[in-house]
Order: sequence, then C-alpha cells, then structure tokens
Amino acid sequence: MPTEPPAFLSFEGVRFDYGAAAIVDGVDWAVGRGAVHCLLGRSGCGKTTLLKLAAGLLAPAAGRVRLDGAAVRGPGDAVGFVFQAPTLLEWLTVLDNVLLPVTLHRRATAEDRARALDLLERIGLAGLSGRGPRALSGGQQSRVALARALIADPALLLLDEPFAALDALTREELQEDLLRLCAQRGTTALFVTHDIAEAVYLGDRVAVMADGRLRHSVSIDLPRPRPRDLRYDPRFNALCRELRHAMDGAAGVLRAEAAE
Ligand SMILES: Nc1ncnc2c1ncn2[C@@H]1O[C@H](COP(=O)(O)OP(=O)(O)OP(=O)(O)O)[C@@H](O)[C@H]1O
Repeated sequence: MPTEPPAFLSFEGVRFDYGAAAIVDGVDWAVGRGAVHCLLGRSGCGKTTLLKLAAGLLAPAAGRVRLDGAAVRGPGDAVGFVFQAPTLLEWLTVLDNVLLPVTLHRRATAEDRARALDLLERIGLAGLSGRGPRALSGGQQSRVALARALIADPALLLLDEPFAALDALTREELQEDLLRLCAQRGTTALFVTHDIAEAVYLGDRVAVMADGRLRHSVSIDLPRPRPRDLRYDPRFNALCRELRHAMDGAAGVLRAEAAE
C-alpha cells in the first residue's frame, strides 16, 4: 500500500480560546506538501482563528501546530497571508506594494524587482506596475495582494476569503490564477471560504468547520490542472451537494448539542 507523504502543515489536538469558551476545539488536521486544502464554515465558527494559529500569530492553549516538522512558535518568512481586503498601501505603486515584504527587511535589488514584475505579468498586470492602487479595480487589487504574498516565495500560503468581495467571473479568474501559481511554485495552501463551489474547485481536500471543530472532510478527487468547465461537471456538483449536506448536518449536530 502506498504510504502517505509526511504532513507539511499539521494541527495536533489544537485548542484555542480568547479567554472564554474554546474557539478552536481539538483540531487534528494535516496538509501535505504542495496540496491545497480548503476550510468551509459559517461565519464565526473559528476559521480565521485557525489560520492565525497556522501563521503563528496566535499560540495554541493546547496541542501543537507544526510546519515542515517543527513547532510553529511565531510568524516567519515561510508563511504568506492573503486577507479578505487587499490592504494595499495607497501611497505606493503596484510594484512597490508587491515588494513590501522585501523592503520591510532590506533595500530591494534589481533581482527582487525582476521577480515582482514577473509575478505581475503572470497574473495579468504587466502594464500596471507604475500605477497607484486607487487606479485599480477590486479584482486587480486582489491580484496585487496575491503577488505581494508570493514575492518572498513562501512555502505555505494562508488565504482568508481573499476573493469574497469580487464578482463571480473575476473570482473564477483569480481562483485559476491562484492554482496556477501554487502549482508552478509547489506552494502549500490553506484557503478559508464560505463558498462551497470555490472550495471544491480549489481544494485537494475540503474540511467543514463548525463551532471550533472539523466535523467532516471530503477528498476532492478531480483532475489537475482544473479546467474552467469542471465547474459544470456532474462530479463537481455531486461534491458540492455532499459538502452542502455536511454543512447542514454539522448545523443539526450543533442544534442537538445545544438542546442537550
Ligand atoms: N480577538 C478576539 N477576541 C475575542 N473574540 C474573538 C476575537 N477574534 C475572534 N473572536 C471570536 O471568535 C469566534 C471565531 O472568530 P473567527 O474570526 O475565527 O471566525 P470565522 O469563522 O473566521 O468567521 P468569519 O467567517 O465571519 O470571518 C467568533 O465568535 C469571534 O467573535
């Protein structure tokens, strides 16, 4: 039998609270190197908190988060973060926004600038490097935020509903950009979303989170690279349906637990 590759990112019995009830409540989860995993769940169930634990921005009250075998003890260069809002600096050009993770530490070199321009070209923004963020559409700003997260070539990319504010077509294009860039660089990704179809399109595995726990997980056995039309495939729809039922089931479990 083939053995599972060792996890690149792992949560082992992770628990966290902000001073009262557990927000993350005994999470065990493993993401293989180069895999894209998605976390699906309703508002307030603890998804962002779990991402912050993976980034080392929060420390678990119990259990452990490991990255490439070592316990995560704080934020580090191996991790890139993309937030829901692009959070670009208005007084910098697109190019300088992408370079920000570099220039926070040292002066950018010609090689850094070449890498930033290459990233901008790969996401369709080649001609916009000298503009300010206010002269960009929402989708273009999200692309810049993605390039900024990738400039330091992080081994792990954490994404917190990064495309939630975009129209459906732009969102699909960004999903395709993300998968292409992760595949080209071998980047491991953990992606938080409310959107079932987005999770199925992106993920190798999707976990349903409810009330701080991972209640259900589904392996997304669809081909890669993922063509645009895969979204209309019956297998795709069946996976969406399974996850929808899992989310409803998780909500039912919570109601039953609350009634006990
Ligand atoms: N800094 C904080 N202090 C106290 N409570 C917090 C803090 N941050 C989040 N919470 C609470 O923890 C719970 C989980 O929040 P979290 O942001 O992880 O959820 P989420 O699943 O990402 O939600 P959403 O989908 O709305 O972004 C919520 O009840 C929230 O109010």
